[in-house]
Amino acid sequence: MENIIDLRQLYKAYGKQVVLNNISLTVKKREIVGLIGPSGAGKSTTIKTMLGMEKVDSGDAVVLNTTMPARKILVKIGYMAQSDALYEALTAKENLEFFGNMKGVTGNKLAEEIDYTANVVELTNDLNKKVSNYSGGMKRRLSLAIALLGAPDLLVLDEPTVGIDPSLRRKIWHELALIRQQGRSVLITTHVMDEAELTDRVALLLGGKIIAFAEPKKLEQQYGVDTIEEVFLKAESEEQE
Ligand SMILES: Nc1ncnc2c1ncn2[C@@H]1O[C@H](COP(=O)(O)OP(=O)(O)OP(=O)(O)O)[C@@H](O)[C@H]1O
Repeated sequence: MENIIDLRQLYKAYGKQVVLNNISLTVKKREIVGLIGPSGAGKSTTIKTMLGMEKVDSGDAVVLNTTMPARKILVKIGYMAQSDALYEALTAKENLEFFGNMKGVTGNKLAEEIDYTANVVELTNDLNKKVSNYSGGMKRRLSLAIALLGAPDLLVLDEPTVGIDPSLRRKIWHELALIRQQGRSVLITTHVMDEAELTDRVALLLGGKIIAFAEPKKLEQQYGVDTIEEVFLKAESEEQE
């Protein structure tokens, strides 16, 4: 099957600290891949390298058949960063219009998409508020709505569900499943281990290394446990032996 993301042996160090230790990872068409690991494991750095925002010392990141960095590919990716890049002085709706236009979505199509994505993240009734009056969680939700605009073939979401209530988190995962059904792909990072169970394949990242990468159920079988959290703990202790 076609690789939408193909990371090959990414290696990066800051001084003596190796942050990416030969990371290889693929995301195929119609697939949700999770990247999980503790704080500082290298999740954001992997994503930023993949998007051409950070340089690696060696290795290649190929996204949508193009070696990164490549600016022209970025418009085809729905990226949600860990920190929100929003215009605080504008309303949520104005933010959505601005970023929608940047992705080439205009007119009625844009209005429709704003309705749809605002509904997914439950911001329909707050669209006309200024972002400076939004809570942290609302900003996360708005950032996610922006990433969804333009129905990109690839979504790259860095901790999209932080600060989001369980019921809305479910709704968001439901939306991701729909996106997969449409033949699109998602790479998502999370701290939340039970979200990992909802992915097609999950990569466990520890200290800049992928210590396991497979279907969640397969990993659980392989390690003889019932949850990804337990897989992680076992893989982590094996790694330290
Ligand atoms: N510009 C930088 N200079 C030096 N070290 C850095 C820099 N950026 C990241 N690091 C280090 O690289 C490591 C990986 O960071 P990264 O942000 O990728 O982790 P993460 O898995 O995304 O963590 P979190 O879940 O907390 O966001 C950390 O130890 C961090 O301190």
